[in-house]
Amino acid sequence: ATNYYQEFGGKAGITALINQFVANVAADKRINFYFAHTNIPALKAALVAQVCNAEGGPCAFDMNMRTIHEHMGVTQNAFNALAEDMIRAMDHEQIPTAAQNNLLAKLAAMEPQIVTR
Ligand code: HEM
Repeated sequence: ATNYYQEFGGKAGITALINQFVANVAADKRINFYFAHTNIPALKAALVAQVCNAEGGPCAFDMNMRTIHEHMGVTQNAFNALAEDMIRAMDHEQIPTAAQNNLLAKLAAMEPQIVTR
């Protein structure tokens, strides 16, 4: 199977991607209010582990997306905005298209656990 973990640049590449992604979200007035009280270093560490795990890297990840997000009132529009911010981050980091599509499909599959209204 294609090793998308390597196409993301391994742990260092995923860390750079998540830094760019969180910067995009922080600058995105459509959704940044959701993160006003969030511990950003903890969020980044969790997202690096999640993407590393999802793309076949040597990282443990077992957080429950429904439990984490169920009280946030995340809308479909907010979910779509966040996905756009990830696409922009992947373009910025020049992640190959097939690898981008693989991660986007995995994020899209989580939508029913995250969008609650
Ligand atoms: C597939 C898409 C998403 C994934 C993979 C994801 C992943 C995560 C993860 C792993 C955490 C835990 C971070 C931690 O424990 O520190 C988290 C927390 C959080 N997520 Fe998401 N998330 C997604 C979509 C969204 C959306 C669309 C929003 C709102 C626009 C959102 C808002 C938040 C907030 C505010 C927190 C922080 C909770 C806190 O401060 O305790 N997430 N997310």
